[in-house]
Amino acid sequence: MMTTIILDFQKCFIFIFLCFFSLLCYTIFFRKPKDFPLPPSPPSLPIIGHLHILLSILIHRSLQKLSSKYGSILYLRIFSLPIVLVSSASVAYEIFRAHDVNISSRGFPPTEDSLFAGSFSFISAPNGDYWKFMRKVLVTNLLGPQALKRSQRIRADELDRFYNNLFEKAVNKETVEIFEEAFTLTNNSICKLIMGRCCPEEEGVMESVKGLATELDDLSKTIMLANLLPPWLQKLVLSLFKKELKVILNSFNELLEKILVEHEEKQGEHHHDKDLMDVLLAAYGDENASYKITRNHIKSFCVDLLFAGTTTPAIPIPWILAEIIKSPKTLERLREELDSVVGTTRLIQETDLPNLPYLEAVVKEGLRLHPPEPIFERFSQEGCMVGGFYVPEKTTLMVNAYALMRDPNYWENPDEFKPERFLDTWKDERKEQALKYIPFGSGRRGCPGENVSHIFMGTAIGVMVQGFEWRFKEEEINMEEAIVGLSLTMAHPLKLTPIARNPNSLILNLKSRG
Ligand code: HEM
Repeated sequence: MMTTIILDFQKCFIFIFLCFFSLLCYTIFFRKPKDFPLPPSPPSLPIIGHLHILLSILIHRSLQKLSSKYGSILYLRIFSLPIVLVSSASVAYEIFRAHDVNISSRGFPPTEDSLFAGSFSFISAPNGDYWKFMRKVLVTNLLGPQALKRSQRIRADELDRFYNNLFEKAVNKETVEIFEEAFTLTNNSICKLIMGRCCPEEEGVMESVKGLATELDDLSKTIMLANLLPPWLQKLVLSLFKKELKVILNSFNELLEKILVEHEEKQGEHHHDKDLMDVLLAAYGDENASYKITRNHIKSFCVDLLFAGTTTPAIPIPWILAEIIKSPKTLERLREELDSVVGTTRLIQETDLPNLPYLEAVVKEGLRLHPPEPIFERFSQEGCMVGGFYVPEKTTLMVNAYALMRDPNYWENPDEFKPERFLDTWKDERKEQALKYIPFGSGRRGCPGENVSHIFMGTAIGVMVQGFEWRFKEEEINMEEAIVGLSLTMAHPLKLTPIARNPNSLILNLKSRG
C-alpha cells in the first residue's frame, strides 16, 4: 500500500514537473510576441479614441499627466489608428538601443509632391538609400565637426552683428525681444551656410526665409496631427490648409529656384567658399553619384533644413536667459567663469566653448526644462517587445521628451533649474540603462544639428551675459508655456532692456577683429 502511494506521488511529481517545463519551453521558444499584452490604455472616448487629448493646447503636459497616472508606456488610439506613447528614460533606452533600426522612420505618409513633408522630403523619408545619401551630405558638408570648423568665420561675423545690435539698443535704451534677436542670429547663419554665396543682405533673402520658416512652423502641428488620422479624415483636414501650404511652398520654390540658378551661373568660377547648394548641385550633375538626386530633392532638402534649423535653436535662448535672470547665483557663477576664461577685453568666441563647462551646463539645463521639440515621432516597421509589452508593426511612437526629462524617478527636483546637476554628478547613462536626456532625440534619426545648436546657444547666451545687464518692466518674468506649431515657446515673449556692462573695451576688440 505504502509503495503504491509513493509511486503515485513520484508520477504526480514528474507530471507536474513536465507541465512546468513545457510551459517554460513554450514561453521561451514558441510564444509569439503577439501573445504578450499591448501597453496599458487609458480610458478613451467612443469612436475618436484619444484624439481629444492630442488636440489639447499644451499637448506635452496633457500627455505627461496621462503617463504619470497610467504608466510610462501607453497604448493610445485615434479612431482605429494605434499610437504608443513613450514617457520614461528606461523605455526610451530600450527603444533607441534595442530597436533603433526598426523605428528609424517617421512614417509620415507624403503630402503629395509638395516640397515640405512630401515625397522628396528628407525629414519624413524612410530609412533607405535617399535618406542615407542626404544624411552623409549633411554631416560631411554642413553639420559635422570638420564642416563646422570650416564655417567658423560665418558664425563669428553673425555673432558680432548680434552683439552690435544689442549694444545699439542699449545705447538707445530700447527694449529687445530676445527671441527675435536670437532668430536673426540663427536664421542668417543657417542661410549663409546653406546658400551664402548668393544671399546678399540687401536683397532681403534672409528676411524672406525668416517669414516663410515661421509660417511653415505654424502649419507643422496641423500636418503632424493630420498624419495621425485615418486617410479619409487626413485628406479632409489637409484640404482645409492646402491653399495656405501651397502659397508658402510656392514662395519657397520661387526663392530657392532663383538661388539655384545663380549658383549654376557661377559654378564655373573658381572660389573656395563652397556652400551646401554648391555641393548639392555637384551631386545633381554627377552621373556616378551613389544616389541620383533631382532638382526637387535639392529644394525640398533646403526647405527641411530652413524649417528645422532656423527657429528651433533660437527658441531655447529666451528660456535660458530668463532662467539665468531668475537665478542670481547662476548669473554670478556664469559671469565669474566668463570673466576668468574669456576676460573682459574681448567677446566670447565659439572656440572658447570647450573651456566653459558651467555655460554648457546652463544651456543643457535650459534645454532639459524647455525642449523646443517636446514631442517627436517615430514609426515601428515591425512588431517588437518594449518594457514587457507588445508594440505592433506600423505603429506611430510618440516620444514625450518633456515628460521624460522631468521624470522624478531619474531627476532630483525635476522642475528646478539647477545647472550644477550637469557638472560632476552627471551619470553615465549607459550604466544606468536609461536615456534621460533627449532634447535632440536619439539613434540614427537623432538631430544632426546638435553641435551647431550648442554653438548658437552657448555663444548667444555667453554674449548676453558677458556684455549686458538686463532690466525688465514687470515684477517678475512670466514663464508660462505655449505651443506654437510643434515648438514649446514662451507664452509671453521675453522683452528686456540691455545695459552695456563694459562697452568700450568689447567694442574696440570687435573693431580690431573686423
Ligand atoms: C536646439 C536646437 C534643436 C533641437 C532641440 C532639435 C531637436 C530635434 C529633434 C527632437 C529631432 C527628432 C530626433 C529623433 O527623431 O530622434 C530633430 C531632427 C532633425 N533636426 Fe533638429 N533640433 C535642433 C536644431 C537643428 C538644427 C540647427 C538643424 C539643421 C541645421 C536641425 C536639423 C534636423 C533634421 C534635418 C532632423 C531630421 C533628421 C533625420 O530625420 O534624419 N535641427 N531635431
